Amino acid sequence: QIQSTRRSGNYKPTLWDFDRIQSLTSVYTDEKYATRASELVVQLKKLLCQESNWLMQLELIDDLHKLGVSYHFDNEINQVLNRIYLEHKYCNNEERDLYSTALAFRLLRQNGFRVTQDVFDDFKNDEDEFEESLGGDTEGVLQLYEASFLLTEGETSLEQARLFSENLLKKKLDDEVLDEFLSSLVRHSLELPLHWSVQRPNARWFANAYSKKSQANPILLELAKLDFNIVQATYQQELKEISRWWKETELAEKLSFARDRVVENYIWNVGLLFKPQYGYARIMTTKLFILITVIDDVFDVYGTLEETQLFKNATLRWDDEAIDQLPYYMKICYMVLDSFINEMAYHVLKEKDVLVIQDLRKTWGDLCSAYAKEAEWYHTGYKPTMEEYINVAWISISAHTILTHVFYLISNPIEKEAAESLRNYHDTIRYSAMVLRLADDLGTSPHEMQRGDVPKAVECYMNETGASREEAREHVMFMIREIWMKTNGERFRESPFSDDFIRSAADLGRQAQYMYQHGDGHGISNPEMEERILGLIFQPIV
Ligand SMILES: CC1(C)[C@@H]2CC[C@@]1(C)[C@@H](OP(=O)([O-])OP(=O)([O-])[O-])C2
Ligand SMILES: [Mg+2]
Ligand SMILES: [Mg+2]
Ligand SMILES: [Mg+2]
Ligand SMILES: [Mg+2]
Ligand SMILES: [Mg+2]
Repeated sequence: QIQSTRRSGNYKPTLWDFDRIQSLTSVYTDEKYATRASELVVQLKKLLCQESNWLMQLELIDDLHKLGVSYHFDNEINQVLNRIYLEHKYCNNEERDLYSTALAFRLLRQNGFRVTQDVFDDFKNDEDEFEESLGGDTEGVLQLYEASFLLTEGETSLEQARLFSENLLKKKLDDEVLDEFLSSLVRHSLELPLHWSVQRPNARWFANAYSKKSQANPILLELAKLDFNIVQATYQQELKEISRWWKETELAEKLSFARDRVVENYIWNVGLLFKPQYGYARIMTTKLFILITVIDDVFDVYGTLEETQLFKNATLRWDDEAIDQLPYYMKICYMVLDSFINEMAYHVLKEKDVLVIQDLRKTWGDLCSAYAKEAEWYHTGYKPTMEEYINVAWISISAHTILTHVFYLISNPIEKEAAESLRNYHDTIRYSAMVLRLADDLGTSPHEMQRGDVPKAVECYMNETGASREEAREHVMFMIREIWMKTNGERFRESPFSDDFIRSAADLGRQAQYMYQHGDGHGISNPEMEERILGLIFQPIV
């Protein structure tokens, strides 16, 4: 049936209004802070390279990652890990312990070194099960848990390690009194393991936790706080510019049914493009996220079936005649989108001498075609099978559109082979899209089903198998783990893409798992998300 009355997304107005964003200010733009930070970086580089104890080096590398400052030490970290890998210290020293073995395994694999899961065989009994006696070593079991998320397809020993360590850690939280720092780490990782966590948004949490650690390194703690606050000052300037652009479009007023989520859309890009030097890229990809959010609501909430087909056609043809047929509110969307695409294409042409306008239009045409398919299903009441749904929804989640913009903004030069792989929806894109889609469905589908939307992964699984909602959610989490196994395997295969792009693709999925950890953190604020945003953008670490 064709909807006669218009629906709205019933989304609340933004929590962060224009004036509040424009009033953001920080003392950390002062040069003296950057000077102090670079002094601390020099001191820590010396400490890292001159440390004779390889386990201490690994612990420092892990802390640098957790505190969001490892980007200052990329070369030194690679040198240290390379030496540890070549000298095989982590797997043939007599007093092998689980803690150092698991820590080394994770850090080496994360940096692309092939370490076999067999290093954990020494910790198993004759029945090939992990020794119960390991339960006494909480730190070691926690490291085993973290390491198990690096598994690739077929590595059953690591899957076994995940189950073994997860059960033990949960029991410890219930039965034992752990020291405050350790129990906070255990709780944090049981919610989201390190390998599935975006760096920068989690840095503040780790800085707070780390300050409770006995023998915390004071230089490291000072750098972590200082770097966080300096980068936060940069974020504030970027957000002000985006907020001014959003206000000038007047889309919040003209399309009041849609989500007005400037800050939340920016937070996605803090996770996706966390290096400070990617400022312009963050500004552009946030504008992109804002447009995707609005146009997604046009298709999911407000547009009639007929109108959604018109908008789809306009993004397939990009000619004036197609625009004329659009209703006013869609003309508005189309014109903002068209000028954004031109702004993007002009920047890439100016900076990198490549004309990408066709690529940008194509990915939007693909996205709106997927949107239109879902709208058709919704309006006609068709219930897709899980397979039919996934084939459309891994496109409609907009990962390819997002990563196309990331690619053209951070790649220099733009490699032809990589651009071709991107156009062909390379597996790196598909895996990122699948994690984003499945995490998004877990976080947003309860609200989407209330207002009316196409059945999502959870609902499709329930329709197809008769499973309960809880069983269906479990199955979707299983699907996310499966995708991560494939993503982890990609790390060891030849790739046409740069390390930074591969990382951004994985971080897009990680950011989704972060945004939806406590419900729909994007569309419907929750206390945890609100606190995270205050900590990331509005309040420096003291
Ligand atoms: C950034 C995004 C991932 C993209 C735009 C806002 C999102 C949070 C999501 O919004 P949602 O309505 O949940 O997407 P979908 O479920 O309609 O595909 C789609
Ligand atoms: Mg220790
Ligand atoms: Mg609104
Ligand atoms: Mg939607
Ligand atoms: Mg949608
Ligand atoms: Mg959704």
